[in-house]
Formats: sequence, structure tokens, C-alpha cells
Amino acid sequence: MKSICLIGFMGSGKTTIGEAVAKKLDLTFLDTDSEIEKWREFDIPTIFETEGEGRFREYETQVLKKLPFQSAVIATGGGIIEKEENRKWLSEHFFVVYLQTSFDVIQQRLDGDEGRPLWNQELEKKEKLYKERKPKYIECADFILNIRKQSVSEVVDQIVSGIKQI
Ligand SMILES: Nc1ncnc2c1ncn2[C@@H]1O[C@H](COP(=O)(O)OP(=O)(O)OP(=O)(O)O)[C@@H](O)[C@H]1O
Ligand SMILES: O=C(O)C1=C[C@@H](O)[C@@H](O)[C@H](O)C1
Repeated sequence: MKSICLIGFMGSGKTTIGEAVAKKLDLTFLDTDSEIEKWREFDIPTIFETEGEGRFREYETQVLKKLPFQSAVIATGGGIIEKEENRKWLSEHFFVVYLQTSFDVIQQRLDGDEGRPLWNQELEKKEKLYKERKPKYIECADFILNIRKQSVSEVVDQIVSGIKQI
């Protein structure tokens, strides 16, 4: 089967949900952020600080292009949809699931989190980023899951039944 790529804003649950879906379907789990960290041997905040966001985005595209097209569940970085090239690649090669979560829920989840460089900025900038990105996630999604109060296991079940219908 086609690999499943989870897309969505920071904190929408891509890593948490992706690991659980992979376990349930007995597929390999991959995370583009972790792949970049393994390859570059630095964590993401350090890459942003020392090399800048532009270089990070280049690494992200290179990692994206090496992901397996079959039999994996992949959590992507929140900004993977920023480049048109990446959106095209995602829609052409994967079953893309958008975890659509409200800004308020994300704020509650990431309150006090310092591991995400683009979350460590003024509220207005984060809200703007959230609004700007939404149509880009929608553009490349095969399946949109509107997450409100569902638990992790409920979201996992929704994805698994969505996949069985394709
Ligand atoms: N459905 C859910 N209900 C409650 N909490 C959740 C749910 N999904 C994820 N979380 C929690 O939200 C936080 C962020 O989740 P996670 O790190 O998986 O998001 P992410 O989309 O991978 O973020 P990023 O793109 O920034 O790496 C975690 O603390 C996780 O436990
Ligand atoms: O939303 C973003 O642009 C990012 C999200 C994280 O997953 C990381 O990929 C990085 O912190 C950038």
C-alpha cells in the first residue's frame, strides 16, 4: 500500500498519531524532523539558529524525496507544505492525511514548549502562519480529519477506517 503522510500545523499530533497508526497497521514509522536530526547530527532548534530556516527547508525537501512510497507511516514537519515542489511531491506519491486542529487547541498543547523555533514567536505571527498554511495543507490532502476533542486512539481509528475505504 501507498505510504501514509501526515501533515498539519505544529502540535496537531502528527508524531503521536503517526506512531500509533504505524503500530496498529504494522508499518514502518518515519518522522522527517527526526530524519533531518539524524542526518545533520544537530537538533532542529540548533539548525535554525546556526544555519537558518532556508537551509533547514532544503534539508527537509531532500529528506522528503528519499521517503519510501510504500508501506510506511510518515510524520512530516509542520512547514513541509511551504514549498510548492513539496506539495506536488506529497500529492503525487503518498496518501496524504491532514490533521486539521484549531489554533486554540494547538496553543493549549504547545503552551511552554520551547523545542519548536517557529512556535517561539509572538502570538500574532503564529496566528498568521496558521492562517497562511491552512490552504496549503488542504491543497495536497487526500483526507482531511477535523480534530476537536477526539483522543489519540479515536483519531487513529478514523485514519485506519479512512484507509480501508480507498
Ligand atoms: N488527539 C490528541 N488529543 C490530545 N493530545 C494530543 C492529541 N494528539 C497529540 N496530542 C498531544 O499534542 C502534543 C503535540 O503532539 P505531536 O508532537 O505529536 O505533534 P506534531 O504535529 O508532531 O508536532 P510538530 O510538527 O511540531 O513536531 C503532544 O503532547 C501530544 O501528546
Ligand atoms: O512548522 C514548522 O515550520 C516546523 C515544524 C516542526 O515540525 C519542525 O519541522 C520545525 O520546527 C519547523
